[in-house]
Amino acid sequence: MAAQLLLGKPLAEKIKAEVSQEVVDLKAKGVSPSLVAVQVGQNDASRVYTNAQRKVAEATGIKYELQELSADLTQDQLLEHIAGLNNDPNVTGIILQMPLPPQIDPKVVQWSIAYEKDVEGITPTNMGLVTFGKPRLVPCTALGAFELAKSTGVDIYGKEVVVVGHSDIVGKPAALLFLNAFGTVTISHIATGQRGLSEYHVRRAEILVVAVGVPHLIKGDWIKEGAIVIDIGINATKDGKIIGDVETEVAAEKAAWITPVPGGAGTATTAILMKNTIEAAKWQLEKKGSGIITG
Ligand SMILES: NC(=O)C1=CN([C@@H]2O[C@H](COP(=O)(O)OP(=O)(O)OC[C@H]3O[C@@H](n4cnc5c(N)ncnc54)[C@H](OP(=O)(O)O)[C@@H]3O)[C@@H](O)[C@H]2O)C=CC1
Ligand SMILES: Nc1nc(=O)c2c([nH]1)NC[C@@H]1CN(c3ccc(C(=O)N[C@@H](CCC(=O)O)C(=O)O)cc3)C=[N+]21
Repeated sequence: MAAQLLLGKPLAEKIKAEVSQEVVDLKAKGVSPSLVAVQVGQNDASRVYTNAQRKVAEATGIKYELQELSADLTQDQLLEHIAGLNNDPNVTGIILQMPLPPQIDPKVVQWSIAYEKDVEGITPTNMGLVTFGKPRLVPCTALGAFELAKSTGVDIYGKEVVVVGHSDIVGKPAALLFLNAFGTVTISHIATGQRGLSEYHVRRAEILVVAVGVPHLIKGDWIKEGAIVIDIGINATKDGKIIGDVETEVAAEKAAWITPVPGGAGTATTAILMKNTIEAAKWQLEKKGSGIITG
């Protein structure tokens, strides 16, 4: 295997050490950072994430609560629940776990989260700040992909960056982060795939980020020699393993750097969620003074 493995753990450990110190500093100012995860119904991938959240929150000193609500909850009931968390001064961070049951429109509820408690950066205010290059609370997985790429030491300026997948939570914000760093960004998505053009774009990528959720969608021999490959996909196989969206073993023969699944992007995501929980608590502290959005 020619590629070096781009592991999530070193980045996660560095972030966790910083977060632990920030928790101590905030507590000295009378602020106790706390994260509430809201889970509506059950979901396996979400459980993997909430288990990881509890572990990392406890390790860094952040207060953590998982609130499990019934799958037959109405949208109005969920909105009321979120409003209660928005108004609770003891809650400094809110994450609404996905997916939601079909009777609930995710955007309506996500956008009802107070932007200064929006630790996933999915409200229009926080996504707007990312768009305008003044990020404050940034979608965790997208930021993880960006930080992992940066951690290789490769300069993003002018590089051909291809993002496969355009979801609001991963693909779109990842593309914006690389654009803000002056990457030449192409976003490839379902329509690109339907025209059979995914391979064409992937072959040009010096930095490739894939967030689709289709096991081994990206063939190993499409990878450009020396590329950085960041595989976000989490796909469960029949025999209970987790695999990514990229044919990792074949891709590793050409890439310079490649994230493993598991052990890559997912590990970074949870640490960044805690970093955002600290950032949110700080923002609330600042807002007490001015009420102005500071990017
Ligand atoms: N490691 C981590 O921390 C995280 C991992 N994930 C994983 O990442 C994957 C993607 O998640 P997420 O972005 O939330 O998923 P979504 O399902 O929201 O988005 C997938 C995207 O891929 C696009 N797409 C579908 N098929 C193709 C194709 N053949 N070619 C190109 N694009 C295609 C979709 O387009 P369209 O919608 O228009 O059809 C959509 O934009 C999943 O496996 C998920 O489990 C997610 C979050 C965190
Ligand atoms: N609002 C919302 N935001 C999300 O970001 C979100 C969500 N809902 N629902 C579920 C999916 C899934 N997801 C994962 C995050 C981390 C790991 C993770 O830590 N994975 C480890 C493996 C952990 C293990 O194997 O136990 C790794 O890939 O190395 C996995 C999956 C975030 N998601």
